[in-house]
Amino acid sequence: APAAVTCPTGQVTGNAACCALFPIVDNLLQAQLFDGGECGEEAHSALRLSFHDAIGFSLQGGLGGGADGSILAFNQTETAFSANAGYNLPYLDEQFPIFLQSGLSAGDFVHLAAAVGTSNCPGAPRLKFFLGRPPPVAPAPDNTVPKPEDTVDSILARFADAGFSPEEAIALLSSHTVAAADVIDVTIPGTPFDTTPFTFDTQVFLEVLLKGTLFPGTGPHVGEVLSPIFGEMRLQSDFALARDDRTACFWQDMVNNQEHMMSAFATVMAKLQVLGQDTTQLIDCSDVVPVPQVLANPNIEFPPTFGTADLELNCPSLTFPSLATAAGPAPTVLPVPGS
Ligand code: HEM
Ligand SMILES: [Ca+2]
Repeated sequence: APAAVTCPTGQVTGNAACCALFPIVDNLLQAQLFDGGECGEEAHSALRLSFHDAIGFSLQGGLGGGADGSILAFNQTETAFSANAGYNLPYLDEQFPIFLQSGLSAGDFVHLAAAVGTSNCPGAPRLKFFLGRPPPVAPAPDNTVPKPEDTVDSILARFADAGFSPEEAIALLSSHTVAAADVIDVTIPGTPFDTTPFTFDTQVFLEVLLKGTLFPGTGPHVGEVLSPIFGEMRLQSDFALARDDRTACFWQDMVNNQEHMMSAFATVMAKLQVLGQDTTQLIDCSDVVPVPQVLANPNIEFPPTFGTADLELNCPSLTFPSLATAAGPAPTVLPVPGS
């Protein structure tokens, strides 16, 4: 490995080629795009965008270039796809001028922004970043991104076609711990998927296993199923994957297992973020990614009023962890403020 170098900005990195990234991380991403380093709407969107960009790839060929930034460079085309609803306007409009200022290729920008945005969420693993993706050649075709109304068969088939096992698909869905929906029910934008949308904890894996009883807005809408908690959105896809014979144990194994979730998510994101790229041509600049805050207490609890009786489990081979119930009245989750 090359010796560590001290950059003109004072930061230390393993490769001088990475020095140019520190001002981009500090001044463009953290200060501007992420409002001073928040795990807010823009950080969530940056993470989601890395998925929608990379998944436009097939092991069989014939689809897009994977983690190449095509979703940003050709945003007029790709954001017209229905699965990409929810960012076309606010987030890409915000990211695009910052991307142009950065001087990075679209792929490097999308995947650096995802790694840095995720680092703002306490409890997240520190994601890797590799520099040097060439500019994208063409937009990805439509229908590469799974939709919440898709069947488990179709979702797992799409992940497999892109090179991901069912276990890796569930690891990727850890991302829904820092997530909210704007377009599933447009009457309630920013409706989170768990009670802690600013914390990268395992709460989402627990809450999706609770019996659903209500719709947070005017539901049911396409891709939406009953939620257990006021102000919380449940995707049909998360619901089904948490209960399907092929994935229920991978899902349940994440509950109250912060270390396992962090390492599984970091590993699968490292794969996702270079999908379709020639990694021999990329430089490891992971040391430019900020170190996320560690959770002081990674143990989760049932939300107030919930307990074991509310669980819908389908993994007989795993013992469900023993969890306390948080004190207080039945919760209402507040929306994530928009950009
Ligand atoms: C089965 C696969 C998946 C489906 C069906 C799915 C579906 C969705 C939907 C419908 C939304 C809300 C959109 C809206 O109404 O605004 C969403 C949000 C989100 N998704 Fe996924 N998703 C999947 C996998 C992933 C993966 C693999 C990642 C990242 C690794 C990811 C990251 C996110 C994030 C961070 C958000 C929140 C965005 C925000 O709050 O602005 N998702 N997802
Ligand atoms: Ca959370």
